[in-house]
Amino acid sequence: MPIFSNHVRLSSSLLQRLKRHVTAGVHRSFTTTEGNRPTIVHKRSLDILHDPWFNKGTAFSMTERDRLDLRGLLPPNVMSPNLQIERFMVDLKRLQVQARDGPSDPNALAKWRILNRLHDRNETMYYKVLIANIEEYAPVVYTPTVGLVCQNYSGLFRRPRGMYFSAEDRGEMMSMVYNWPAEQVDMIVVTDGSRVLGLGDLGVHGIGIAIGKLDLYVAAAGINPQRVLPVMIDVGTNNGKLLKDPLYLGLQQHRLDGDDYVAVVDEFMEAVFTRWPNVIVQFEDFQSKWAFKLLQRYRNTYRMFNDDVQGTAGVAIAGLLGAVRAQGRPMIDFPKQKIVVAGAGSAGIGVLNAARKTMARMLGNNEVAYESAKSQFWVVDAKGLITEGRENIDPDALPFARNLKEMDRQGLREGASLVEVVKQVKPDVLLGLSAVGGLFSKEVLEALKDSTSTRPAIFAMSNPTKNAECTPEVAFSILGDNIIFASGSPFRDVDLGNGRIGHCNQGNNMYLFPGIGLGTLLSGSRVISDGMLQAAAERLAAYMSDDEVIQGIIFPSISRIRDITQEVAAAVIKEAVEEDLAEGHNGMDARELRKFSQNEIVEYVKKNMWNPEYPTLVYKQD
Ligand SMILES: NC(=O)c1ccc[n+]([C@@H]2O[C@H](COP(=O)([O-])OP(=O)(O)OC[C@H]3O[C@@H](n4cnc5c(N)ncnc54)[C@H](O)[C@@H]3O)[C@@H](O)[C@H]2O)c1
Ligand SMILES: O=C(O)C[C@H](O)C(=O)O
Ligand SMILES: [Mg+2]
Repeated sequence: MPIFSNHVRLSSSLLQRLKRHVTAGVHRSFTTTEGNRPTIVHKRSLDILHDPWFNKGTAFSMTERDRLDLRGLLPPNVMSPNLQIERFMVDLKRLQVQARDGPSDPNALAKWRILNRLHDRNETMYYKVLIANIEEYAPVVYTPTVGLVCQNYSGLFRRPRGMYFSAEDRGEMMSMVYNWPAEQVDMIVVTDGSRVLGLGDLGVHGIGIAIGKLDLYVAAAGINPQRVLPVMIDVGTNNGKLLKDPLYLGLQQHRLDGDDYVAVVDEFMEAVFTRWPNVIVQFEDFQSKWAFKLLQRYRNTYRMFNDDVQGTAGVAIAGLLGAVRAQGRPMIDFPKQKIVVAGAGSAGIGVLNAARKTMARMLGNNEVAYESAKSQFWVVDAKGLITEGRENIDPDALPFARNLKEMDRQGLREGASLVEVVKQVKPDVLLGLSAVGGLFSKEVLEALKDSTSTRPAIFAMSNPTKNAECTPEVAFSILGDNIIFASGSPFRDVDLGNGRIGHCNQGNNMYLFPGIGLGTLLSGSRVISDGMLQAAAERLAAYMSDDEVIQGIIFPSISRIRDITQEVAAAVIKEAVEEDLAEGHNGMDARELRKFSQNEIVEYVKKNMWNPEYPTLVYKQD
C-alpha cells in the first residue's frame, strides 16, 4: 500500500497505530450508491463502541451484537435509530432557549457540549440530528456559537478532532500526515487561527472554526464524514492573553512571519497533497495579510480556495443581485447601484473585486467597462474613506481608492467618516465586513434614509452576532420596512406590527462553500477557477423566486441548505466541464459528465452525497 512507502519515516509504534487505524477500515460505503451492501469491519467489541465511525450505540441489533462480540457491552434494549434520536433530543431540548443569540445565550455552550459529545461517540447519529434540525443547530455548531467555543476552547477541549501541524513539526509533516487514520480524505478545512470570525487572533483554539465548517460540509454537501479533516496550522499567536495563559493549548510564541511562515504552509500543502492528491483544501480565517498571498501562491497548482475571500464574494454578489431584484428592477441594472463598503480586509476586498467584475461583465466585459465599474464603490476602513491620498495604501485596496478631486466635488475627503460618506453618496447599498459591532449606528442609518434607492439594502455581514454592524431591529426601526436586510450571523425576523414582518436574511458563505467543495470534488477539476466560483454565485442568485425576493427574502432559509448545495455543486460541475477542467471522479468519466443534461448532473450530485444511515456491519479478520 502506498501509505507504507519507503520515503516515509515512521517509528514502529506509529506504524502499529497506523496499521490499526487503516485496517479499522474506511470501507464504509455510500448508502445511496451501493444500496444495502454490508460494511466490512476489522474490529470488534469495545473497539467498535469507541469508534464513532461505526458505532450505533443502543441501535446495534441482537444478531449484530453477537457477530461483533458486543453482547453484554450494551444495555439490552435494542432501540431504533429514531427512538435513539428521540432520547437524545429530550436531553438537548431541556435547554429551551435558542442558541441563535450566540454569546448572549447562556445555554449555547451547553448545547454545543451535548452535541459535541454525540459527535465523539456516534457520527452517524450526530449528523442525522444535525441534518434534521439544521435551522436550530447550525447556530450552535457553526456561527455564532462556534466563535464562543473557540474563545473557550481550552476549557471545552475533550477529545482531539482533526490534525495540528505546528512550527515545531517542520521537516516532519510529510510523514506525520500518515498518522491520520483515513486512507481517503476529500475535504480539508485549514486555519491558522489568526482572524477567527471577528474575534481576532485565537491561535490554536481556532481549530473550532475548521470543525464547524466541516460539519456543514457533511450536513449540507453530504461529504462522507470519514473523509473530512479539520486542520490547524499552529505558527504561534500574537494574542497577548493566550501567550500568558497557562491553559492555552498551542505554541506559546509569537507568530512566525515572512518566509518562515510561508515555509510551514508550503510544507503542509505538499504533505497533504502527496498523501491525498485529490483532496480539496479550504483556507479559512487567515488574516488578510496572508489570505490573498496564499491564495495567489496556491490556486493555480492546488485544488484550493479561500472561503473568506472567494466564498463570501459569491454570497455577497448573490445578495446584491437579489437586492436589485427586490427593487423591482432587472439584475442587469446592478452596475447602476452605488455601494458603500465598510471594511477592506480579506472579505471586503474579495467582495469588491467580484462585484466590480460582475458589473463589468454586464457592461460589455471590456477594459472600459472594468474601469468604469469601480466608480460605483466607496470603501471605508478603520481610517475612513480610502482615497488616492491615503499614505501607505494597501495594494489590494488601491484599485478602489477614490480620486481626491472627484471626492472634493462630492464634499468628501481622504479619511471621511462612514456617516459623512453615507450622507454624501446616498448609496443603494451599505455593506459591512468590518468586524465592528454597531458600526452602522443610529446616525449612519438615519443618513441612509436619504438613499436614492427605492429600497435600500443593508448587509451587516460581520460575525459573530455581537460583531454585526447593526441588528435588524435597529435597521427596521429606523428605516421602516421598505429595506432589504441581511446579516452574517442568524437573527430572527422582526415583527413590525400590523402583521408585517421585516425579513432578516442570513448572508453567510455557508450558502456557497459546501457546494463549491462538492462540485469541485465530483467534477474532478484540478483547480477551482474564477468561472466555477462565478457559476456558484449565479446559481445562488437565481435560486430565489421573484415572489420571495419582492418580499425581501434574498437568501434561502438554512432548512433548504442541502438542496441549494446540490444546485450549486451542479453549477460548479457544469462550468468545470465547459472550461474543460473536469477530469471525472470515482469511476465517473469526464466524457460521461460532458454528455449529462442539467438534471442529470443534479442527479449525479445527489447520488454521491453521503446520508446518515447505519449500514449493516460484518466482521472480517485482518
Ligand atoms: N458573512 C460572511 O459570510 C462573512 C464572510 C467572511 C468574513 N465575514 C466577517 O467579516 C469580518 C471581517 O473579516 P475580514 O477577513 O475581512 O477581516 P479583516 O481583519 O481582514 O478586515 C477588517 C477590515 O475592517 C476595517 N475596519 C476596522 N474598523 C473599522 C471601522 N471602524 N470602520 C470601517 N472599517 C473598519 C479594517 O480596516 C479592515 O479593512 C469578520 O467579522 C468576519 O467574521 C463574514
Ligand atoms: O464563519 C462564518 O460564519 C462566515 C465567515 O467565514 C467568517 O469568517 O465570518
Ligand atoms: Mg471565515
